[in-house]
Amino acid sequence: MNDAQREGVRYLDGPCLVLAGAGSGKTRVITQKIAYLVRDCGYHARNVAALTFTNKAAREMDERVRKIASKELIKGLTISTFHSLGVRMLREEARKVGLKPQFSILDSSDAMAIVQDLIATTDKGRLRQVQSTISLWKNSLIDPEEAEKIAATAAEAEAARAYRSYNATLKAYQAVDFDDLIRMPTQLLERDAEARERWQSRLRYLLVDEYQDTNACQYRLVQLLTGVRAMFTAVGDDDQAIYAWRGATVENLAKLTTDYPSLKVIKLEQNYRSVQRILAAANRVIEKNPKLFEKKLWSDLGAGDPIKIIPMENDEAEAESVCVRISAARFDYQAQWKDFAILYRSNHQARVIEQSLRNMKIPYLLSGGQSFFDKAEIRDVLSYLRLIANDEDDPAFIRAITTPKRGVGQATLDVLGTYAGEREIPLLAAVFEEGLAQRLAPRQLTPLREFGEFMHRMQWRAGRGAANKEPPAPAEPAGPIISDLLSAIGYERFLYDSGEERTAQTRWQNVLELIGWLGRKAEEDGLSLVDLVQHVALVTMLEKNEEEAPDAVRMSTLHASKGLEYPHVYLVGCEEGLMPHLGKDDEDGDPAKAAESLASRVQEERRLMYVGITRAQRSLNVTWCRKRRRAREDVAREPSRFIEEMGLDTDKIVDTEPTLSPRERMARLKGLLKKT
Ligand SMILES: Nc1ncnc2c1ncn2[C@@H]1O[C@H](COP(=O)(O)OP(=O)(O)OP(=O)(O)O)[C@@H](O)[C@H]1O
Ligand SMILES: [Mg+2]
Repeated sequence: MNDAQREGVRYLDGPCLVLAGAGSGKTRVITQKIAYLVRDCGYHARNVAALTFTNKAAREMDERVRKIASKELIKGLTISTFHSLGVRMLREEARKVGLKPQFSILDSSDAMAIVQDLIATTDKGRLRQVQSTISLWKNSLIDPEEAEKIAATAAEAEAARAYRSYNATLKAYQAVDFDDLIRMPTQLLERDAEARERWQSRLRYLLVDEYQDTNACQYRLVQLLTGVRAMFTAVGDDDQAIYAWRGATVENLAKLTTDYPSLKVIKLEQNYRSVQRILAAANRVIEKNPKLFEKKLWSDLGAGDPIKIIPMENDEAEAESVCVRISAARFDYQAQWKDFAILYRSNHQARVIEQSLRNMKIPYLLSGGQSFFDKAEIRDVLSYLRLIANDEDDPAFIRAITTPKRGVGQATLDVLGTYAGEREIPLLAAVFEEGLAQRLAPRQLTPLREFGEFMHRMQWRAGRGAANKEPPAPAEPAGPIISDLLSAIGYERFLYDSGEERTAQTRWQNVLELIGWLGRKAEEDGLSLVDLVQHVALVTMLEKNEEEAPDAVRMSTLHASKGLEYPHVYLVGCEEGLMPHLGKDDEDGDPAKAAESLASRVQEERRLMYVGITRAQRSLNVTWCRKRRRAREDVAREPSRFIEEMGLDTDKIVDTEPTLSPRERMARLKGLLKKT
């Protein structure tokens, strides 16, 4: 460690902020400081917590700490995301915030389904808008009453009304959404001195990575957790703030200096990650943004290879070219697959690249994208299976009973949710209660009961007995139950009714793939449907954890790559409209406001570009396409303004190599395969 880093690690006289550019060893200060606290300063690991933003970053930090501190020393240490700390706090404090300890957590698509029922529209864009407005309010600790007061436009007024019912609905379902995981503990600590003191004495030292991306709520939570003692270290880089769209605010860095007059600010200037050419390009790009804090960065890792700027004909050529180049570079640099990363702005860019990687049999690992188990159709089908296995899975009940629609409206679900909440029973059980029947009209009750009976029949076939029925017969094999279930609910027809034919086809294929996989699994391992569901939950979890680190090319969105580093980086799709991706202009008509919002969006995209460039250690390749397919048309594209901003006068290599013909490509590939 250099002197500045050491100072950051050793400083314990009060709050400390390490403010420095990419790759300067900020995260390293955190991991070293954890070791220092538990090894040299007598802190109990259970009194120390380090917070980051993604599971991946948390895991990475955990690995780094394990390398420098012994197992016994770090027993009980908390290294987690803000969200998982929130879950832990809520589980322990559930009763104080009016929840059962086994409350469920809705992910954003479950939450979207609720919003959809509250707002009478099929306009997906509008629904997303409402959902994100509610989310921004939650993250700024604005409650529905206040939101109604401050709503300035008709759209915001609509969102504010939806916000109130949305919260009521969640409460009725004994469920929370992602934002609640941080908002509710924060509000609890705010009003409950006993809980506040308990948590403060439990977490005696707090470390926060990527501080520039905290939102108002997270800022407040850290403040409440650390109290007047203010024993914390935050590290961050205002130039890497890329979550403004989710309510994060860089001002939190400046706010720290005013909220804590005794704040110790430490700056780091040496970059240990990237060769000079890469660092210089990154610095030149970020210079174009207004500065919040003065920062310098230098590297003594040598000039390194020239950065390559590679124009391509279209996105397919781009994908192929990147794959061919990676194969060649793997040989040239004597590198492994896992030393390469392909980074892109939007998830939809991944598909073509995945196709090429598969064609060329290059192993790859996709992160930050939508996994198979997150696809809507898979989640639909799994919601039925989850409910077969577990009566109490209320979010699964809600998803299943509303997909496909079977004439159960929001009003009915509200009554059901409230009734089940009062009686403290699961929704599925509530359906059959006389007390519920008295609150509903027969036309509301009938579809509920039909659904309940249908689910009970399925449970019965799966070997589960219902309370009021005879003991279950032996379980039928899972395969036929699932097929019968899908035809009974008309799921294939539902897919074709709700989307265009091609998408429906792909989605139905995905469902068939799932059934096939489940069927094989059931047969091979002799699993019942109930076992299977648990198995799937485990697989889903494992997939989300990506525990193993196989030798494979990394594919990631720029956002998900934050904090990570790779020897060789391919930054693809660097075109105007994609990178920067500027979205639609504001529609409120005020030109001055529109210009201001455009400027701030460009700045946020520039920071994202800076994040992308600074992931690279040894080599950087930037590609853009002259044409890109959108919907069914080829659209002409211009190179990203950021390419010019990188200012690559001397090392600018405009690669003129034409797209290879298939025959040339095969010849070249064969040559490469021979070499490796
Ligand atoms: N003093 C040091 N000596 C040698 N290597 C170092 C030193 N400090 C950090 N490094 C290495 O430099 C790289 C970047 O460090 P780190 O990830 O901590 O930077 P960071 O400031 O957190 O970057 P980012 O802003 O991208 O999150 C890592 O590989 C780390 O191991
Ligand atoms: Mg870091």
